[in-house]
Amino acid sequence: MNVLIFESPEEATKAAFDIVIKRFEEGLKTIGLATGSTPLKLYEKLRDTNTDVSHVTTVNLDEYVGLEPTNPQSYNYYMNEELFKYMNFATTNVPNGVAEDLEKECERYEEILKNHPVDLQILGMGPNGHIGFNEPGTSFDSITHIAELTPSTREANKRFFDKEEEVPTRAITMGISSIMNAKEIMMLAFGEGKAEAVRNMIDAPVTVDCPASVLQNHPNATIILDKAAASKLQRDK
Ligand SMILES: O=P(O)(O)OC[C@H]1O[C@](O)(CO)[C@@H](O)[C@@H]1O
Repeated sequence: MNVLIFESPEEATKAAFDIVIKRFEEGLKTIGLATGSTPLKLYEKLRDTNTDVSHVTTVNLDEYVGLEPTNPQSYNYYMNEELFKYMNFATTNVPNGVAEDLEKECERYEEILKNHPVDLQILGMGPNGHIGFNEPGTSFDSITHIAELTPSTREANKRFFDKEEEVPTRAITMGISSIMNAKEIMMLAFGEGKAEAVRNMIDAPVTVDCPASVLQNHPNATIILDKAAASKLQRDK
């Protein structure tokens, strides 16, 4: 694991941006994308570049079950508004959370991943160490599946909804094994609220209790942190 620590989320985002642009220039074919608040500034910088990505396919990590792509809280909507409508990607893929047959949708998505191996996967993490919507306890062998969201994740994500009851209870998510198939992984975590999970990801044994700790087993993972997220790491003391 390559751990990079920056003074601020802005500096950390700049470092992440530089890596993504470099990979685009090197001819990356497929990029894995995350949602949530963490990569927002990265997407803002990317969409301002006019970079030609007509050779690039995107695959997103996850989508809430039950939210139409037109629902502003859906990750389909988020991706369209934050990135896709500004950039000329060849193809964009986000799971369909309103598919009639959700199991078939998971199989369809896993097939897309098979046909488009991810060159660079951007990841964020939940305060409980989840990646995608793979909550603590999820098998490291998991592929795309329907995940039940934990009360703590629904609590953490309720800030995006009007009422807590509106936060979906399930999501379609790439599994941990699907995520680990990426040739390169870039994890971003900012703020004190992530510090505990960051410590468990980097300085503790690999365990399903902290899904992000699996990144210790990845041959090419870079963790990009601001000082606050890194504040509980051994090396920072
Ligand atoms: O960046 P945030 O808003 O803290 O979200 C954390 C993570 O949780 C998720 O929303 C769940 O998939 C991820 O997409 C995201 O990386």
